Amino acid sequence: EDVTLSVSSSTTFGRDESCTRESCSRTRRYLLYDVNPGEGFNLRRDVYLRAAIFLKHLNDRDTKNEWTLVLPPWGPLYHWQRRDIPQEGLPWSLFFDILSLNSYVPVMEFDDYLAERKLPVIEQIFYLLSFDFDKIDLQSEWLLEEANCDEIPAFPYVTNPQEQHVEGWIWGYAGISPKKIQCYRTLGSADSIISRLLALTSTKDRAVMFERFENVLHDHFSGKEYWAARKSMKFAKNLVELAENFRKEFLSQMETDHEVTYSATATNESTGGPYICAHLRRQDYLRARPDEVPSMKEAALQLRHVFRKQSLNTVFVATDGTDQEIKELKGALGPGFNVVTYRPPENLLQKIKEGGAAIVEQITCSHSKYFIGSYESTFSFRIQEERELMGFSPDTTFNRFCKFSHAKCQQPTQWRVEL
Ligand SMILES: C[C@@H]1O[C@H](OP(=O)(O)OP(=O)(O)OC[C@H]2O[C@@H](n3cnc4c(=O)[nH]c(N)nc43)[C@H](O)[C@@H]2O)[C@@H](O)[C@H](O)[C@@H]1O
Repeated sequence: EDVTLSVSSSTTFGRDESCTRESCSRTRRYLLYDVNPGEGFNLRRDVYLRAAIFLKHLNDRDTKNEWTLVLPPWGPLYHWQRRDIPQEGLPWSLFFDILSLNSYVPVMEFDDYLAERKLPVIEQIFYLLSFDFDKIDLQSEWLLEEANCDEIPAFPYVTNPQEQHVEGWIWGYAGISPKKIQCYRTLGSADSIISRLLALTSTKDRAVMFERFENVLHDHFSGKEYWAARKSMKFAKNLVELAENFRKEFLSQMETDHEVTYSATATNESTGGPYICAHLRRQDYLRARPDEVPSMKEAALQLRHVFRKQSLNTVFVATDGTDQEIKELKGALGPGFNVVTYRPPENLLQKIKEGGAAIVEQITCSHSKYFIGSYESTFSFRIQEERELMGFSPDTTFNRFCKFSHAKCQQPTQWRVEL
């Protein structure tokens, strides 16, 4: 196996074929990560940004190594409930524009990583845990403490002492044997925690994986760096096209909607298509946020108010709710209002998967004249970010549904774009 970066890989984008004198002498290393299995797609997108921003700065200052971020295959995810659609070990290219991700930081798919390494190997895994907040000084900027993996309830890895490797689920791939695993309790940003753990490795540990990366915080949340990384997280072109055709066919775009471009600066001038988008998060949210999720009747009342204010009568509903819930919403809104949902034909759904269909809904919401989302849902947050990047006025973006029985109903924080 080549230890130095003498030949650049054909599977990694954004890298010159001939390396510079400096990068030739740097060891090619790989940073892998994963997230708590129960977490949803849009929370995972946020964790990606934490890893990408960290890795970019790591490459800027690490003179010995050149790091590539290996993208964790998607699925199975708790929220993708169609068992008849293969939704395990999916590549990022199904959902995102890989070239665009690579314009910010070097990334590669896990399959490409395996092809490049030739051996199915990960030299070191760090399993990250949070601290028990009652037992620590929360004023500390960062905290790191080694933990005994054997004492972690339901720990998903087993070390096989004879074979000297670790056994566990690696995105459903067979035959991958990590060599070593260590557990750490952490509190702090990616830079303060991951840099310190990487310092414990040697350049022979070419691939270092961080399990439960959601336990480290952002180095730069909502600053210039955050938005630069966020901007590179473009959706796959075919999904953008599907959403465009859907809007043309069912939501009659206005002329001004064509001005909406992803690269626009924050001008507050985008107007969007002539419809409201409502993100109504249901299912596990009804249990997880019982004081914040409105009934369909309550949602309808709030929508009627928005219709009046915006002089509109069409709502696109993005939801993980049931057909029965949509029916209830329509009934509660009464005649005179159009309720549009995105339900792709079966053969298309098999191709783009539930994740792709949800993205088409998100894109449709980012192009609406007015958006109203669900309390603290990362699905809604990602739409709000997209609208910020597209230059919508914040009043049309940072809105949420309320539950009337709950007295306190604060509107979302306005995380404004900084470019
Ligand atoms: C209760 C918590 O909620 C957190 O979810 P939250 O931030 O809303 O958002 P996500 O992390 O994206 O997870 C919710 C998932 O539910 C589906 N989903 C939600 N809303 C819609 C929608 O409008 N249309 C479609 N097609 N699908 C939707 C979709 O698979 C999405 O990724 C989770 O990350 C946590 O794991 C936990 O479940």
